[in-house]
Amino acid sequence: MNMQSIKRALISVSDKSGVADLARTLHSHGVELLSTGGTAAMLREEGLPVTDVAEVTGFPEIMGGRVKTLHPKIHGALLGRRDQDEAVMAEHGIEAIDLLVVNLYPFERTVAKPDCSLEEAIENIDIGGPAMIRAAAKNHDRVTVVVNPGDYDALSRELDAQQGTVSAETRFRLAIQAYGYTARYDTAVTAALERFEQGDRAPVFPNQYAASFRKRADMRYGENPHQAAAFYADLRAPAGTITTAVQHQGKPLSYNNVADADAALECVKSFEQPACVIVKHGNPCGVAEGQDLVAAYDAAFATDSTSAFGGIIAFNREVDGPTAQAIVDRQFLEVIIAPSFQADALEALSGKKNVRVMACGQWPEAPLRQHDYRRVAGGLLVQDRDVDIVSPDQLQFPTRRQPEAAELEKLMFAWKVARFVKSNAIVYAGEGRTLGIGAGQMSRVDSARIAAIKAEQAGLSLTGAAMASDAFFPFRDGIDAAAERGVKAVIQPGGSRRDDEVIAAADEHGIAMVFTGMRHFRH
Ligand SMILES: NC(=O)c1ncn([C@@H]2O[C@H](COP(=O)(O)O)[C@@H](O)[C@H]2O)c1NC=O
Repeated sequence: MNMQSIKRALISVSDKSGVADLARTLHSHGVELLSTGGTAAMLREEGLPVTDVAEVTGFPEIMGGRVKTLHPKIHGALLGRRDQDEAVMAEHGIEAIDLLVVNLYPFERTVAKPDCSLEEAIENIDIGGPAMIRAAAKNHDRVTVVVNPGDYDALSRELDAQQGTVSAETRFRLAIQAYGYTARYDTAVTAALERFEQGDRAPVFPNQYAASFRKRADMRYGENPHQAAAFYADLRAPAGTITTAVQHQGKPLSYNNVADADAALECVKSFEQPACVIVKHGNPCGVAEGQDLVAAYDAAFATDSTSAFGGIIAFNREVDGPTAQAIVDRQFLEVIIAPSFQADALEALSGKKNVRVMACGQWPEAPLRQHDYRRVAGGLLVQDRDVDIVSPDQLQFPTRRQPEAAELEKLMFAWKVARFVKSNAIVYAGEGRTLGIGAGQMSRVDSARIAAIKAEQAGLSLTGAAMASDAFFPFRDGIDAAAERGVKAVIQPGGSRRDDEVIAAADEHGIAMVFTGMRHFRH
């Protein structure tokens, strides 16, 4: 194994956390420490002996830090091949640097400030840091490069265990990480500068789309066993998501578990009262609000108890013991996800040791505005997430009969659920609960028919129910069929060429119809 002894290290970091401990380890192995202005001052305060880079280069830091390390005495020291460049290094008084510890100006944090000017953004583009990182990573056969404070401990342990040397494997792994780091940095710079160029228009779709995600886990397989898969996290994944959720127990999450738990959790966030969403194959099969979570779960389960088998269950409140017990007593489930779990809930669930119990923490009130991606052969579709939901004052009431207050509540409930049902989506709802859900059919009438069959199978009456449709009714037949089933109120986007015909049908049946002006296709 090609071990590299560390004799001289250059440390230049903006995020100074943990670096003093690493420097102490290096010092204990007799490593000479070189450093730039602020980092050197901090290390001296920690009582460590440091040589200023300016002393090595014979050149002061100038232009307010724009030029500090950009010098052949530094870059030659990082790039020099010990076995073939020794003569030229000696000729120019270049002494090799074996370890580079750098992290860059906090560009992303700077541009995230709402009042950040272009000038401020530009001053925060690190030039010397990336140049050194790339040089050291290129020469990883001789040089170790560390860009992530999370790697300091492991490096210290390796130095301690191997008498101040670093293995070829570690150097190669760190070099790969280093190139990823500078690539992400430049991606962030590109995106921010494009934003300045385009003004405040959102969303921003850069000319070159280079997203960065960090691997959370390799998975046993993907959607099917013959597909390999891994789960990646946004670099700044927020709390209250499947990505940042902590697993209390159970088997590792599968690819389909993650997708379904995400659908269930994002749906349950739509509700203010205690609520439960049960998802199967990406679609809610039962959704309900209740006085408490047990009541919500009971009603959600009762919508379609057959489909709930092996389902993914999400709650919008801390899960208590009685709720967990009710689930355990009644059904087989794959995943349960909620902001948190009381101790007796965890106790109740521990009897089903394969069930994945995911605590996601509390989510922020504001919806998560991100890009959604979908691969197509040879390309990528990018769009805003569908997070907007119509507010009651944006509704239009085109029919003679207006919905009563209780009907309007049922309509809004059904509408919130329809946003998470694959198109064509039809949702029948009663008071704070689904009665039947029809998902993913190629024709809207078929979705309505399936939703009605589901309600019938569950013994739930549609008399007086509300119906939501994720997109407009192109013909009156959907309304006629709904009336036959006893539906009294309908919510849909409106906007069909035949809206007049559809409104006339609703009027004939005494149905109160509401237009949202907003569609929620989900494919
Ligand atoms: N200009 C240079 O030659 C240069 N060399 C290193 N830096 C950066 O300066 C920062 C550390 O500065 P200080 O040690 O003064 O706090 C690091 O983030 C490092 O990436 C530089 N700054 C920006 O380009």
